[in-house]
Amino acid sequence: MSQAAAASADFSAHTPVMQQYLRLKSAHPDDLVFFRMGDFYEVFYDDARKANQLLDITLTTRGQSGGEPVVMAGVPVHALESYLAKLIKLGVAVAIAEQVGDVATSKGPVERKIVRVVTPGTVTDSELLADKQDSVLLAVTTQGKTFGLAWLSLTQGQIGLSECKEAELPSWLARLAPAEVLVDRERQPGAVLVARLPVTNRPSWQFDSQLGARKLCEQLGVASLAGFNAQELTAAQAAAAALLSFAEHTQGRALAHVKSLQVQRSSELLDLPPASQRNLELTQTLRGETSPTLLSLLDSCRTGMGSRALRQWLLHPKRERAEAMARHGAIDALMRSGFERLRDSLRHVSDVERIAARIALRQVRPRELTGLRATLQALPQLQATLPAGSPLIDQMAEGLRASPHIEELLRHAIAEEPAVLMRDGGVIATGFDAELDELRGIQNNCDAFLLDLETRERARTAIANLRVQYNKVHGFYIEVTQGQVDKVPMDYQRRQTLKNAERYITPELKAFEDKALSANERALAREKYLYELVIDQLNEELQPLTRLGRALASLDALAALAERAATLNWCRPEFVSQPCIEILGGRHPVVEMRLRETGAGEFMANDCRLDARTRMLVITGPNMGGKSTFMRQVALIALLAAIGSFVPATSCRLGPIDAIHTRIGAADDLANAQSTFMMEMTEAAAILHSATDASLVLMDEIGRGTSTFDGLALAGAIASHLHDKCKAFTLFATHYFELTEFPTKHSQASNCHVGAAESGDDIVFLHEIQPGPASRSYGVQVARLAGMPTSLVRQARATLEALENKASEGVQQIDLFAAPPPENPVAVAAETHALLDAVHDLDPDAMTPREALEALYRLKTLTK
Ligand SMILES: Nc1ncnc2c1ncn2[C@@H]1O[C@H](COP(=O)(O)OP(=O)(O)OP(=O)(O)O)[C@@H](O)[C@H]1O
Repeated sequence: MSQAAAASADFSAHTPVMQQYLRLKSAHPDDLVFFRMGDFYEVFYDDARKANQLLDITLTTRGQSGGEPVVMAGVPVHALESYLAKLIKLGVAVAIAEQVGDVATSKGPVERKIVRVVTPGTVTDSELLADKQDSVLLAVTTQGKTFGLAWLSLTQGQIGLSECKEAELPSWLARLAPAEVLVDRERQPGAVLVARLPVTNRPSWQFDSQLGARKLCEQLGVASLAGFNAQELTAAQAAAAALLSFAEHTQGRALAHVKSLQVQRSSELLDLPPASQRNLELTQTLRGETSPTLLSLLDSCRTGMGSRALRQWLLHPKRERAEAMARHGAIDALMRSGFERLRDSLRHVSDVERIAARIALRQVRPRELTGLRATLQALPQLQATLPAGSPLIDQMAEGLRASPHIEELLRHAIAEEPAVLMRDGGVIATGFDAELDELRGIQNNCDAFLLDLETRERARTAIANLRVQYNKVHGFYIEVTQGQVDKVPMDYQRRQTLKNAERYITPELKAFEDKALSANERALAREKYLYELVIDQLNEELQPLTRLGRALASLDALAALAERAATLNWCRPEFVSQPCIEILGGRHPVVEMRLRETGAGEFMANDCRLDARTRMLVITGPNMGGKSTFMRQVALIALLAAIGSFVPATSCRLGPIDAIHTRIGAADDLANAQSTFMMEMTEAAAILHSATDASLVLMDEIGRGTSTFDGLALAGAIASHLHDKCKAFTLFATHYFELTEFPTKHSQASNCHVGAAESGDDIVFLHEIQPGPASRSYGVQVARLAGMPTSLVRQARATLEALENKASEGVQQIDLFAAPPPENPVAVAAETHALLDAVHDLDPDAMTPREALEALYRLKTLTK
């Protein structure tokens, strides 16, 4: 708290200031209210206690209210952004009450108003936003079984609407990755809670379809939503009502820049469930880091706008392939004509998309406008770098033709190097406004006047070292050293005494001071007024500015994809209408890059051929052999093609794909009380319910979360279902050798394995996908590679041999895929049964090496 403000203010609840505070607070009970008092923002009562905990700022008490001291805490105005950043991260909303009245002329407390509410989903300050990621605000509601979604990125200015079934909601949440979700206080969708997203409760009445339809029409300036194909989406309209009210409420104004609407239907998007996004490590690694991921590899964009566009493309791949093909054409054109000049030009481009939004919200800063001006001036040069031959790039070139008025206005109105903040002045250019120039002239003439006065006064007083000067605290003065003070004339009035000098003012100097200081104040007021006028005029040009931002973002993203394709040697994929996934020389882009960076060897390229005749590959081979990598690379290649990128392969033909489903690995979701096995089965069940004959399904070691027999039986049944019922393109990696029999009974399945070679006791991974089943699993060799004690490995090998001999003598072949199974399906010789039971009871993950060794001895005795 500013000590002066605290001392002067009387903080009982009855004082006008506190009444003003309590009135503002009552309108924002859920937000932390930052109440501007001079150079500080103060927080009171419970807000202060909360701020004390969250921000680690000191609590103080002042005055009394109801017999209790008023608890308060404060943050300095200049440090606001850093405190806001912390609070936003913690998901806390902050209402900012500014002094809007004139301090000098106010009777009683200066007028204060909540000028904006900063929440995680509605931040627009460039300092608080991630450069490369949009901050999305999402509203979700239900109507019967339909979920309505409406979302908005305030800094992008486009509303999205969609409706989906409950089962599809998690995919939407993962795809949109909202910074904040608005939900109906009375009906919170479970999926939002499970996704652990920051939730803001809103009253039920705000989720009203009619209100939503009306608000959307008003916002977009249209009479009906028919033109957007959104008139039937009543659940989404209800969500939009809450979304728009909240966004306006936080900004304290209408959202002038939000002028476009996009309806997205689940059926139009390639389905990428949260598990696929996670397993394929698209934007986050399995450990939750942002690199190395597919996005971190792809994103060589030169601007934040480009990075955001690329992320959006990656998470919203479309089934309809026209857009992706247009992007392939654009990348091709860029690669042929050279993209480096374009990328160099993009380096100097400002974040036009966000600047346009901040103009609309009237938050734009002077330096952002000079950034915009420089961008506009660089556009002709940038345009000259665009290649011919791509309709998509031609379309973007259109978008670059922003209105010439904007550049002209900014060139005339804004100074070459304006101050950072408007309040410091020096923002409006000389020559833009005659009145301002005149006021500034008075200030500038100051120096000449002071010199002239100094010369005259020296002559008049005969004090040779007399000086006329100015400082911010004391204003203008004439300084005379102590030895000369007896020569000072009568009209000199003492202003200040220093150790070695006296400072004086004369009537002439005082008159000049009044004129100069008032000119200064008036100039600043005039500048503020002119700045607002400039913003008004820029607001007239929002549409071309927004279009320009989009065009630059897309160009940057395309140029980055072209650069990646050229640098990493990727090929242009071909889309065909018949069902197939035909990849020759495919690579996993991220693993390949890691191998290159760590010098761990060359990546082995592999082919994948799936079509109407072969829809499933049963993949076997040793651990560490490269099964998961192969499966993931097929999915990544399909996805990259769908977003319009080239792909890491030598050639690639793809039929239509409607979804990428993955069941890979098993991470416990303890927070949601799901065991590893339960997760595995839940995810598999979701896939079996939704996969179609145009889906790509990756199943990695399904069934390993339970006992061998259970797991094997389930894996067999799941493979049958995928093959017979879903008919999906399936890559099925397994350690169950029994499943290599699957293709003999299922005509559209075929075996393949990752190659490995034995060299003495060791194993060499070839990472090559070869036809046919693996001959063995090499588990013991892999354990040896992992550094297991030699005696243990020897023991295990002996046990393995014994087990293999016994098994081949005693166990009847089980038909895993026969249906329905007999009542008592497994008839096993008693001795083998005992052995298998003992193996079954082992839990290798929970064993210490010593326990593993003891278990091996026990198993050995069973075979005697
Ligand atoms: N095609 C390849 N070329 C070169 N190295 C590869 C290739 N595929 C995989 N690798 C390397 O082998 C490692 C293990 O691969 P991966 O995890 O795919 O094996 P896996 O067969 O799925 O193993 P597990 O059955 O234990 O899950 C990778 O981290 C990578 O370093």
